[in-house]
Amino acid sequence: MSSVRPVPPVLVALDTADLSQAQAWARAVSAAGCGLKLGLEAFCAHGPDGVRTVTDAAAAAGADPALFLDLKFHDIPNTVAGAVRAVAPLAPAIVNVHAAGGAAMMRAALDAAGDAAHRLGQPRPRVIAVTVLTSLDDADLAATGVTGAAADQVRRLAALTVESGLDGVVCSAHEAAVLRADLGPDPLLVTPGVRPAWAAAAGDQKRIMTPADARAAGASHLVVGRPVTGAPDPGAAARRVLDDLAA
Ligand SMILES: O=C(O)c1cc(=O)[nH]c(=O)n1[C@@H]1O[C@H](COP(=O)(O)O)[C@@H](O)[C@H]1O
Repeated sequence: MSSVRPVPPVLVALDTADLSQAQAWARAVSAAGCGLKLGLEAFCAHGPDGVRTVTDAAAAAGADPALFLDLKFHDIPNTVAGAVRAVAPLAPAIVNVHAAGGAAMMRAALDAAGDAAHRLGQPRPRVIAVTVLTSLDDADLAATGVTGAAADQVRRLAALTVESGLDGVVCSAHEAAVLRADLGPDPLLVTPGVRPAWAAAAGDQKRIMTPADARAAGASHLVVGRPVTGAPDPGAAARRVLDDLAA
């Protein structure tokens, strides 16, 4: 089987090391129609079994949410390929790497995802690459030795990602319009740093945008975390993000 799983337009970041908290969020937001994103915090605390516990909780509540396993692999190609093979049994709909790892690393991740999915008889995870983290602005990037605008670095890394055959990129919604123009309609543009107008705080995000504006700019999928998980009723907040998109 070489197909890919459909992914709903909003993925909620379940950033916690508390498994019962992650399970409760997963049940609430998947019932609302959102996908789940599990990342380094949950994975480092509980590993693959922890991921299964969270997706199983949503499944037991009657949902079959797509999983974005956000581990942002960044290492030599052989190591990243092995990591992608190692997480394949979790059947993620999306996995990600850092585009700064280079073309050979990205191709190795994609090949490993395809081989593992074929071996397991399941859909291939989409492999996408983080361009420039949404917590970085031009000055932060300059301090790492990358001079010029963050948007220019995003465009370079996004072009390299698509040339390497990957399914799309993670970027700020601020770069979505220019990347759509650069890359055409097909690549996924997954945008974290989304803050609904009703959300209280940007937190550590610097390049933010509302859900409707991100979608209008060309984002295919939005990642939203604390505005939903920090709300008194995360299920209602997830529905509100979906409503904002539809409006
Ligand atoms: O790959 C990601 O998902 C990601 C990339 C990026 O550039 N910025 C970013 O915030 N993220 C993730 O998106 C989520 C954003 O969460 P909130 O800031 O709480 O909405 C977190 O889980 C981050 O790890």
